[in-house]
Amino acid sequence: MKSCLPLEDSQELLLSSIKPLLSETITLEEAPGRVLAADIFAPHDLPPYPQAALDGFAIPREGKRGSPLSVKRILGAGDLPGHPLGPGEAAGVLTGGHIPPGTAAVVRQEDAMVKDGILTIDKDLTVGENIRDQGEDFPAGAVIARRGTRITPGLSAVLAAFGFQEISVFRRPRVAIVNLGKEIAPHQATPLPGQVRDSNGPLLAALTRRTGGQVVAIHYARTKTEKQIGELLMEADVVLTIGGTASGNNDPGHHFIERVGGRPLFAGYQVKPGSHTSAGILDGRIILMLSGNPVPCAVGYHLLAAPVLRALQGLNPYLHRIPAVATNSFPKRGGPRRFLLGYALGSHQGWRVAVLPFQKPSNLHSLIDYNCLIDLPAGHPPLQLGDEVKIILLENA
Ligand SMILES: Nc1nc2c(c(=O)[nH]1)N[C@H]1C(S)=C(S)[C@@H](COP(=O)(O)OP(=O)(O)OC[C@H]3O[C@@H](n4cnc5c(N)ncnc54)[C@H](O)[C@@H]3O)O[C@H]1N2
Ligand code: MOO
Repeated sequence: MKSCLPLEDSQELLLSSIKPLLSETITLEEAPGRVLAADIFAPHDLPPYPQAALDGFAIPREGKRGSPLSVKRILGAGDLPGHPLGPGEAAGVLTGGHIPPGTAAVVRQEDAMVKDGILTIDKDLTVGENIRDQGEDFPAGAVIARRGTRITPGLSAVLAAFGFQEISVFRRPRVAIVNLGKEIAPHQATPLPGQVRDSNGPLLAALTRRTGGQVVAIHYARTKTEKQIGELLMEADVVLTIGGTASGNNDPGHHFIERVGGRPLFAGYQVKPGSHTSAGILDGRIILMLSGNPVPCAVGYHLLAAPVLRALQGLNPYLHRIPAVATNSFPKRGGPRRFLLGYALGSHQGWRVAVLPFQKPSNLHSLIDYNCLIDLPAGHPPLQLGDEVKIILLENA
């Protein structure tokens, strides 16, 4: 087993142990947030026929400024055009509606005058003006989206426009959360003396769902034996344990991976907070042992668990790491690579980031607003207002 790896090495070790989950078929309503398991191509042209881009009149090639045309029909919403435009004929058309065959352009109603069924145009038009071409949005056969694309609300609108009813997506990773601390009680319970309400369980559950995973259980070592927990883990693709990471042999978490029949992958990584975080594998399931303190628990989730959950869904495991200017300071210096919880805001001057106040591994406070991790290199000096730092923007933040 490897000990105290650099962050990237621990991430690569985890990712080298997994491949995307199998696919399943879901309805369009269930699709946003899921990840395509196959490329999707346009089954036909969109628009499927030439359309008017404006409310106005379809005019033939000979229609010119000042020359009168006879308006023989007005097409309403959903009306089919039927026969082509005859010589000297114009037809009333609506935005997005059919235009009759033989239409050279559409004149908008503000540029036209109709009196006693005779249209006079107030403007010169070029051929094709104000006509949406058939297939201009998507020609038949064009790529709509590739395998491994997260389905956005916008993509689901495109899929709806083509009438896709069933969509092949990667299965959502099933995540089990296991509290190893004997003092930890479910948050719904009134804690007895000595007990602590579980806040990391709900934190990890919410983060898991935001990354696209599903939470199959939150277990408590207080009420279950390791053997029972080991059996329950079989229903999960990923297991996140909480607590018992810090003091080696003395901690309940130290031998957890072996005791449930798993193989350790690494013990500790070169990241603060949460340098005691470790990982193992059990029949292809990743087990991540996160810190009991809330801030390193969250940081460990974003740096290790989220890339695993994204890779299991066929997504790029990593998020954008971008420069930002610090809007406040942080006094600590030195030590291993450090991640701080930050609040980042894009502005016309680029990204700016604030270190969230009350930031200490055991404090919950900075969890409220964070939307990024501030990545300070090993041995960094104290952070000063105006310093440029690298930040990792978190999903949907
Ligand atoms: N002798 C040493 N002690 C500690 C060290 C060390 O190196 N040597 N490291 C400290 C650092 S740094 C951290 S971070 C913590 C890591 O703690 P553990 O991961 O071992 O977690 P626990 O000791 O089980 O719990 C820590 C703290 O968090 C509370 N906790 C645990 N689970 C939950 C939960 N689900 N919801 C809310 N709070 C939870 C627990 O009650 C403790 O207060 O270790 C330091 N100690
Ligand atoms: O892991 Mo502890 O600070 O490193 O919170």
